[in-house]
Amino acid sequence: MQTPNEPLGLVLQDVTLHLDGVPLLGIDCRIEPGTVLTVMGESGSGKSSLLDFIAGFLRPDFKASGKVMLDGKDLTPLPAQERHIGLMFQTPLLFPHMSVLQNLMFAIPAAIRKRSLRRDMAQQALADVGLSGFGSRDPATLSGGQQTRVALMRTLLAEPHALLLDEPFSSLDKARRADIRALVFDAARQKGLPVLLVTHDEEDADAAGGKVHFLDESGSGNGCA
Ligand SMILES: Nc1ncnc2c1ncn2[C@@H]1O[C@H](COP(=O)(O)OP(=O)(O)OP(=O)(O)O)[C@@H](O)[C@H]1O
Repeated sequence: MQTPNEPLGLVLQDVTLHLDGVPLLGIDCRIEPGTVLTVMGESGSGKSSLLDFIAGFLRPDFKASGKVMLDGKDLTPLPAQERHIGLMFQTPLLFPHMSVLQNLMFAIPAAIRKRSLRRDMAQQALADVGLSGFGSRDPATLSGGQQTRVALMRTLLAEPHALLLDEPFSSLDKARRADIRALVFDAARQKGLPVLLVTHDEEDADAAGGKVHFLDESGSGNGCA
C-alpha cells in the first residue's frame, strides 16, 4: 500500500549487487512517472543484472541488498509475476507456438474479457508498428526487427506499471529505430510509466530525454543525484 508521503515512480533505494562476493554495482535513484532513466556503462558492469534484480529474477550467484519501490510499494519481497513490470530484451522471445496476433492477445490482462476487444487491441498494436497484416504469421517467419516491434507492443499491451528496456532497439534500422523508440517513450509518458533503459547508444539516450547514469569500472555511477 502506498502511504501519502511516499514518492511515485520507481525507486532504487541503496541497491547493491555482489557477484560471487565481489561488489558489482551500487545505485540509489528515483525514476519519476513518465520519465526515462538511461543506464550506460561498460560491458559486464552489471546493467542487465540490475534489471534482473528489479524484475525479481536475479540469479542465485548474486547477492543483492537495498529496496525496489514502485509507486510507494516495496516490491523487493514479491515474486516476479506480482511486480507488474514490463521487460524488453535485445532478443524478442515471442512464443513460437502462437501466431503473432495470439502473442499480442495473450499479453492483454485477463480483466479485459471480450475477445473481439482483445483482438482489436492487438490489431491496433500491430498497425502502430507498421505490421498490419502480419497477425496470422508464425513469429519465426518475421525478421529480427519485426519480431522486436511485436515484442515491444506485447510488453506495452500487458499494461505494466514500469518498463525495463535492455537494448531493445538494437535490431532496428536507423529510421525505424527512431520511430519505434518515440512510440515507446510517448506511450510511457502518456501512461505515466517510469522507464529504465539500458543502452550503449547515445542517440537512444538523447531520445529518452531523461537522466543518464554512467556506471564506471568500480560499479559506482553518476547521474542519479
Ligand atoms: N549467466 C551468467 N553466469 C555467470 N555470470 C554471469 C552470467 N551472466 C552475467 N554474468 C556476469 O555478471 C556480470 C554482470 O553481467 P551483466 O550482463 O549484468 O553486465 P552488462 O553491464 O549488462 O553487460 P553487457 O553490456 O555486456 O550486456 C559480468 O561479470 C558477467 O560475466
